[in-house]
Amino acid sequence: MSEPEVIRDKSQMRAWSRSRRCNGITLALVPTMGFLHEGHLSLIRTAKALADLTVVSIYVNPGQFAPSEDLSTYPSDLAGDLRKLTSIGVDAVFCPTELYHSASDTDFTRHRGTIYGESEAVSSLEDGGSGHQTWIRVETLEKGLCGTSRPVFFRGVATVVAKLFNIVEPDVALFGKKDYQQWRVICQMVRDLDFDIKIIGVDIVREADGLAMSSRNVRLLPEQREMALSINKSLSRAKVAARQKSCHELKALIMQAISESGGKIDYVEIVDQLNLRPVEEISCPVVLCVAAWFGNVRLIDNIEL
Ligand SMILES: Nc1ncnc2c1ncn2[C@@H]1O[C@H](COP(=O)(O)OP(=O)(O)OP(=O)(O)O)[C@@H](O)[C@H]1O
Ligand SMILES: CC(C)(CO)[C@@H](O)C(=O)[O-]
Ligand code: BAL
Repeated sequence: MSEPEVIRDKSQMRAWSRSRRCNGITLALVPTMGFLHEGHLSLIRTAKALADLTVVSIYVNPGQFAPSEDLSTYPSDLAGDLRKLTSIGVDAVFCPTELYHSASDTDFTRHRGTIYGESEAVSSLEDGGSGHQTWIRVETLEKGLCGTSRPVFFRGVATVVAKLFNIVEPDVALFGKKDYQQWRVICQMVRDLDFDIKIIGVDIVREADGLAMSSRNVRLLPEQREMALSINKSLSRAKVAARQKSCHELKALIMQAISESGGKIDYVEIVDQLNLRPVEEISCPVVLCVAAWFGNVRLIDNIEL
């Protein structure tokens, strides 16, 4: 396999894409934060079947992490990622060192109290005094589920994905359903802002024992990894029991299993697959969503019904 072109600069990335697209070549984009695993590779395989060329972006976006979150310990291994991307065969890897402008003419810290109020959540990007001011908010879908405990997360994701779309200008972009709410937020943003990009949601890839693959799994101690199996096991049991039990009982079953294993629940919800509103009874396609902590690692998972 030939090595992908490694591009670090925004204007080079845009020029690379435009020179191909003007010849009628179609592009797929797979946005990632690196430390690639089989979940990412599944997105890439799907991408390769949908477009002529595939671009993978690797960028750990400070705009989606609150200062209290794990930006500084997020795992990375660019050399390993490039080896994996070479063997699967992608055409370009966009790995910018920075995607945001710096605070040359805007003193964010000076305005912080007046724009957001001192107590309002800011991201690690703003905490570092960035000059970036423009945020995309998908106002309803960003609330609830992960949005409750990660109040700056979806505005950071929507904004950085919009930046990536403007830089790479893909025809199609792929997102994993492990991050279900993220996928729905991006679909809504693309619709609302008229991006001419097809969004594809790709099924969750799991380890042989059922744990959803995630870059953060590497930070689990062996005993925490064992405990974390309670997430998928209880989701699968709830799926089987869905016809016999109420939503309240299904959620209780999942919460009990995860708590008994030693996990700390962030949320367990049963929501409409499209609008992500919690349901009391299952009368439409729903998704059971979980977020739970094992030590200092927060994992998410879900199962569609
Ligand atoms: N197990 C998986 N199955 C399918 N898609 C996945 C899986 N894990 C990640 N993805 C998708 O890969 C893309 C990039 O995700 P990211 O780089 O944040 O990896 P991650 O494993 O989700 O990391 P994290 O540990 O932060 O959750 C996202 O669209 C995400 O939904
Ligand atoms: C979509 C994304 C690359 C935006 O930073 C990130 O949230 C992720 O990897 O899921
Ligand atoms: N895959 C989600 C990225 C994050 O948790 O920041």
